[in-house]
Amino acid sequence: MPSGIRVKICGLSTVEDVRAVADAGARYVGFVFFAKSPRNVTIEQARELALEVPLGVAKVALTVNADNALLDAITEAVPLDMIQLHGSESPERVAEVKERYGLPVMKALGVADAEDLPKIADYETVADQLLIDAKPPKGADLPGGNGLAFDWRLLEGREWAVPWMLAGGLHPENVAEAIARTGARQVDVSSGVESAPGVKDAAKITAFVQAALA
Ligand SMILES: O=C(O)c1ccccc1N[C@@H]1O[C@H](COP(=O)(O)O)[C@@H](O)[C@H]1O
Repeated sequence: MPSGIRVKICGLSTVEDVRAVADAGARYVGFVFFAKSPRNVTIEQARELALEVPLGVAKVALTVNADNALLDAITEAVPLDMIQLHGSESPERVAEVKERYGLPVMKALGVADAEDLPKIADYETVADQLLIDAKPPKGADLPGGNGLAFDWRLLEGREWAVPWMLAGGLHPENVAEAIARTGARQVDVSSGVESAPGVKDAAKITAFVQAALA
């Protein structure tokens, strides 16, 4: 019986990564456009990778407080299915990006404790999807992709008006528990399926997707 869980693997940088993700049965691939990230790809690299992604797997561009010039360049060159906004973009900026590019937008929001939950509601009416991630530690270079989990009990019994994805510190050994505790129907992972920062591991990708879908 299919579980209905949908998996996103983020931060791909090689054609082998794309094949491993598609073969494993993930439903989304993410390309990171953020210079400080070990997973950063150029627009040309992302275009080449996107052309290798099979039908049925959604291609997501992850950006952090990107301006229109960068988003114009990405969306003109890379065939995409979704834009992930992983910075401090306001609800108004989310609406503007949706309107300007005609693509679904997923807004990432960081959670460390219960005080972080009310602001999620500000995005429910403008974003097509929400990504609930661990809040980065103070002074971190990256707003995500830090391999840190948050207290999943904070999400128990929570519902939002749009589909949402759980992220932050997931890996093959904890993803089943994370799904059970939070009720997430979608999960996203980056560093938990790597052998080194920015280097994806095909065996970990397969193990992650199998554990999520079990
Ligand atoms: O992966 C990155 O390098 C990254 C950079 C900037 C913003 C977000 C990033 N990744 C996203 O962070 C979460 C959690 O990652 P992890 O599994 O804890 O490593 C995930 O949504 C990635 O899409």
